[in-house]
Amino acid sequence: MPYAEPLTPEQIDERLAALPGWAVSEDGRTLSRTYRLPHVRAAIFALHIAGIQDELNHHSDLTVGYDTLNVAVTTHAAGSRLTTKDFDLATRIAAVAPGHGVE
Ligand SMILES: C[C@H](O)[C@H](O)[C@H]1CNC2=NC(N)=NC(=O)C2=N1
Repeated sequence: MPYAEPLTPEQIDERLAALPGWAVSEDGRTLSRTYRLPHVRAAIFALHIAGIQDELNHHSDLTVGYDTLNVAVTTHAAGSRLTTKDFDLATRIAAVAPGHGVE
């Protein structure tokens, strides 16, 4: 069983529709979202996400800005394509975002 199979464009569209605010890059390889929140809250949110990522063993690039947190994820083991693991991680992040005061 491979780590995860790349999703088709139709599958990507279907999963993205369930993730308001998230976007897929032009090349179809990266799923991302930028949250706007005060600096320290952004860093706290990043720490929470890091724990989820270790639990799922699937890791995004987290960028803490002055008043933003950017989450960008792809599945490296699938040739940096999008797989269900990317969308499963985004779904978990979206579920805990309200607790950090962001949608
Ligand atoms: C060995 C370990 O399971 C792999 O390196 C995991 C870790 N986290 C990962 N994260 C992401 N985004 N893609 C991967 O292919 C991946 N692989």
